[in-house]
Amino acid sequence: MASFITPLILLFISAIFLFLHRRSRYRRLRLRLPPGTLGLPFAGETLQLISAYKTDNPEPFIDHRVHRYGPIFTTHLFGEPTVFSADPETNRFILLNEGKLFECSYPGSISNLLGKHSLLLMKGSLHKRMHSLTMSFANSSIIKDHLLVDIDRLIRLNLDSWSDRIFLMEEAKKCDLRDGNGTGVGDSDSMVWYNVSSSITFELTVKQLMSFDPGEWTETLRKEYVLVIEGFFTLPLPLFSTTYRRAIKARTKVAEALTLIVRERRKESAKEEKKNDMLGALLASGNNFSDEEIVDFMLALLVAGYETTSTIMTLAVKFLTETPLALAQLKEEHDQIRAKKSHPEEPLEWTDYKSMAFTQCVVNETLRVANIIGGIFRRAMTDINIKGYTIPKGWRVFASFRAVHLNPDHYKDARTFNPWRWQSNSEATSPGNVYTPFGGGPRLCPGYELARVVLSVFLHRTVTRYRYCTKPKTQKRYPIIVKRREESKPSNQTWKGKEEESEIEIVD
Ligand code: HEM
Repeated sequence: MASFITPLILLFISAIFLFLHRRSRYRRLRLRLPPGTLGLPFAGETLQLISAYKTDNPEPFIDHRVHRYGPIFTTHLFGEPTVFSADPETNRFILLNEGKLFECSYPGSISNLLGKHSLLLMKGSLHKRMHSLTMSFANSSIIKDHLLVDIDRLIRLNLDSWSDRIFLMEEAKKCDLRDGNGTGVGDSDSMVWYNVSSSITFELTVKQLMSFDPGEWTETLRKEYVLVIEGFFTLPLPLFSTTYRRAIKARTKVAEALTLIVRERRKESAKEEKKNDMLGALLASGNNFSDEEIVDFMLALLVAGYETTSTIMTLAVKFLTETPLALAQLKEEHDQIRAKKSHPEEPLEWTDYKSMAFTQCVVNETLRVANIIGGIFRRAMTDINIKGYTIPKGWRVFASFRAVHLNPDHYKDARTFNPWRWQSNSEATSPGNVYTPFGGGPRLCPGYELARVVLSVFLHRTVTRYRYCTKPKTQKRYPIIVKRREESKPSNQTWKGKEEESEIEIVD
């Protein structure tokens, strides 16, 4: 026991020492820090943030401080002093100065689980090259020419398996700032949910990366991924956190599975059997990447596209069910597209996607309100002066997209789901660069177009096949009934009467 406690005491004393040392440095240098408080030594304000994110509405943490200190304030999160920005101009400055004044900096648990060669942690010219390589696999012409067909096919395939009760998680993952306990991605309810929309996004990414069609292998891999992602928002201390330990084990299994694929491919490409996918491009890039580098890169790509897109699909269904007028208008748009087809299963084409004007408003609004990536962490590479304050060299910075997207100064009735605000004649949305669900600058999300297309096709296939209707919300669950629409039944009648009604529940 003593061997356990002594390091803890030492850790605590060093934290206090560090805290006092830092405070005196800022006084000595007379840096004008943004207003705010560093909270308790070591813990800072992390506990307040975590408990705010466990409630229905995490905004009090931000609202309270913005009201008290203004949109740029000092706090102390995850063991480090942090400047928090809820100011769109400052956020843009941070995004655009990536690699010059700021560099990406993720909490330890995330970096360890991603692996040091992942795009999210790469820096400098290698990052630039690999970012544009990733972009080239998910840009609109690739989606138009190849991916749309796969997206549509995989979504139909998955919807065909909707027969059981399905649980969708309420406010699924408020991603960046949550701890590991709040959302329970690994519990049985959410595993059922993951089988629906996650498998769509997962299978799609696996196909793009290494040309594998869905099967037992992808499903086993996906289950390990769920465990890896669970570990992201825990303390990276295997001794204290079972979730983190489990995540590390799962990561090892995923890495082993991917390594086998990479080795197999190396043999094939030596025999001139090249495949036109991301793995093929990595092997042919002339960079002589090691197995470990390729595995880290692919592992992180799957993480980045997986959870984000599936969460947004869930939340779009939730918001639409709560806004019947929007659902009706969306249905009308998609029924018109289907009416031009000779068969309910006829694939969607790029021109169909381009004609989904109201759907794009729904996609924009879902991304604004849901804010899956609440913001991004960076580290100041030098002392930076901005808006009359100094961000000291080495400090963490958090540019909060969520705080901007939900601010009534930028969006009228900012906390209401209103897709019509995105129509060109609307005055409910302020112009300018305040909307950044996919970040910006050199680290702009390479999957932004892909995510939008996946969500649009998912909405198309669900609203033309099913009717969503709500049931009264119980204390824990938020049920949505999905019933197969008569007119959408395929002529060969492959499914049985029992399967015609599915129930989706969103769990608080
Ligand atoms: C609704 C869905 C999505 C949202 C909201 C989203 C959001 C974001 C944001 C905000 C960033 C910037 C992170 C930063 O600046 O540090 C990012 C980066 C990234 N995203 Fe996405 N993303 C989504 C879907 C996808 C998909 C489908 C892919 C797969 C291709 C993907 C791959 C990536 C990668 C690899 C990065 C790292 C880029 C870099 O560091 O250079 N994302 N995403």
